[in-house]
Amino acid sequence: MVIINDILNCDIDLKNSYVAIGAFDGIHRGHRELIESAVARAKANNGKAVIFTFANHPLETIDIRKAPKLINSREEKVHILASLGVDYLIMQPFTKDFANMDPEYFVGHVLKNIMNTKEIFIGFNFSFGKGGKAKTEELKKFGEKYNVLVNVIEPVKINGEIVSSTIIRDRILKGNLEETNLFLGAPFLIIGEVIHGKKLGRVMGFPTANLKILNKIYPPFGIYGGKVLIEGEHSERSAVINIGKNPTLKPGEQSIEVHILDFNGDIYGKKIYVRLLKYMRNEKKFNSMEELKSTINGDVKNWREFLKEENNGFSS
Ligand SMILES: Cc1cc2nc3c(=O)[nH]c(=O)nc-3n(C[C@H](O)[C@H](O)[C@H](O)COP(=O)(O)O)c2cc1C
Ligand SMILES: Nc1ncnc2c1ncn2[C@@H]1O[C@H](COP(=O)(O)OP(=O)(O)O)[C@@H](O)[C@H]1O
Repeated sequence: MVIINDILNCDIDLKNSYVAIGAFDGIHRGHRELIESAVARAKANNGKAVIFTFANHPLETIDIRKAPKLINSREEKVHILASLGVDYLIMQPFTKDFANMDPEYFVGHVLKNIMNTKEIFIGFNFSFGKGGKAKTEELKKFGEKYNVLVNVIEPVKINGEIVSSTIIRDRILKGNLEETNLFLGAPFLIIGEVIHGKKLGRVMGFPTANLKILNKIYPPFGIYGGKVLIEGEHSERSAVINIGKNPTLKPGEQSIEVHILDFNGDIYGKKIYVRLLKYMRNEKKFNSMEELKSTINGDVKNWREFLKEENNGFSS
């Protein structure tokens, strides 16, 4: 997948493009359907599957007070999109100029002239151009004029609710990891570089790869069961993860701590890709390192047990 950082200043010659357009924060089930449609049509027509998304959330430019904390960092977004079979990823900076672009210019110049777009794929509630006033109907009108087929993807519903980045943010903050992952269509992902901590984990017998907490949405503090891929490896390992304040050994410091099961190695500076699969318990303050140690031991046992049962088909 080739990343294009500004389509208005780019010398890559896009031909025969099938373009999925959206902010795509979280890359949920609705986004996936839209992107899969673009990828399938590109394949069927020997074209290129292109994603047109933004380097920053549009609301950061339009109305900063309404800008949400994001579900994905830029790196996470790129990583997920790369797994969906896309040829080109446009990460357009959503500037004031871009926000004020005339809708007809967007279709006629950006999509048609620059990108050679054959078809676009947008969500049912898509709006674009100056003031976000142009909706799907207007886009279709310009599409006809410039010979760009506009495919509007119907809302994806789960349990009667329309899947959206907004309801997923709500579920994440409420600590409902099950619905978060269901709506995302994939487990909640955290990518980060392993940094140095207080070196107490190894003393306790549970070394933890530490990640920085970034300015984005995380599930509430607590202990989670998950899987982790270490940069350079080809398969995931099981892991127990603490997102929190580490009140027992390092009060006041917030971090994500990943203890990788059946692993021993130096991975400082490496990237790890953590997928949260199950919420296990609250983070607690213990009276001693011994108490903390035996509780973590129990977490590891519980997580192994859960994965074993899942493999045997006893649990979904
Ligand atoms: C699965 C797991 C659960 C943990 N639970 C807690 C907890 O409930 N309370 C707490 O204070 N520390 C907890 N910790 C410990 C801290 O997250 C951290 O690992 C420890 O302070 C060592 O930090 P270091 O990596 O900087 O050496 C847990 C760690 C793991 C791996
Ligand atoms: N099973 C493991 N899980 C996580 N990290 C491990 C493991 N085994 C070895 N390590 C290494 O040890 C480091 C964590 O040890 P720890 O004593 O907790 O140090 P720190 O406080 O710097 O995180 C990790 O960053 C990694 O390089």
